[in-house]
Amino acid sequence: MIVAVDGPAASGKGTLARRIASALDFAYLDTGLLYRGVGVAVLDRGDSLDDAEAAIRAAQAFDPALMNDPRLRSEEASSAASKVAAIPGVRAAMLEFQRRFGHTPPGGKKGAVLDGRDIGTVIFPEADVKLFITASVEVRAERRHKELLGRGTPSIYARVLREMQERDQRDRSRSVAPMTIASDAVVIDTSAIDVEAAFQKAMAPVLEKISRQHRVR
Ligand SMILES: Nc1ncnc2c1ncn2[C@@H]1O[C@H](COP(=O)(O)OP(=O)(O)O)[C@@H](O)[C@H]1O
Ligand SMILES: Nc1ccn([C@@H]2O[C@H](COP(=O)(O)OP(=O)(O)O)[C@@H](O)[C@H]2O)c(=O)n1
Repeated sequence: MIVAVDGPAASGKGTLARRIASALDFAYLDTGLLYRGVGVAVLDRGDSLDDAEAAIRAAQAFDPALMNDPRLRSEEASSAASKVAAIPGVRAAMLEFQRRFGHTPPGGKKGAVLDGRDIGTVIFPEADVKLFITASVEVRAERRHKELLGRGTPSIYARVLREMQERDQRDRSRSVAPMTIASDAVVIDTSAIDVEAAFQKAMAPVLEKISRQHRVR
């Protein structure tokens, strides 16, 4: 079973995807880390983020061990990720890894939850359940700002808001795999609900799908 969780930055999709995976004992993949990893690798090599060939080379040489690097959580990595993520060759290089993860989840798990921007539209258009998590950009910027301060990283709300608006715009308008809501996705707006309420809303279609699959068998 594959659960696709998409949505913009700081909408809460990672928190929900992790909780759904843990509740069902499924494998979890944060696909943003793939693009963050490529962005950081390009910067580490001293290449320009506008150099498509350099980004594609970094994507083809991608080492999944890099996904544990704490530098991937920086705002510099967020912005670098959304630049390299617009390059078709970078996305093509990441496709197989994600599909393999979903079809044969590590640890022999019976299913996988993946979060990102194009999981329900491009990576797994046939996903069993598709969730699109959203929230107002002001709420999302506030969450990210608090997260940065909580980690001891200096942060200015107005700047986080501006960078998030720029990133949303880039992610929505790119020609390859833009962030869009799949026609069969369940949309959850977390602007005014807490994590627990969002989790209940997210689990409803998942549990319904599981019970329908059991009835068919
Ligand atoms: N429903 C919610 N209400 C309030 N805060 C939330 C909610 N969901 C997530 N958060 C918080 O917002 C921040 C971003 O959440 P995260 O799941 O990392 O978002 P994303 O994966 O979409 O970038 C985290 O600090 C998280 O604890
Ligand atoms: N499936 C995905 C996941 C992330 N991304 C890109 O990677 C960037 C970082 O994604 P992320 O999910 O780690 O970012 P946050 O939502 O956690 O801020 C996004 O802004 C997208 O440009 C993507 O294009 N496709």
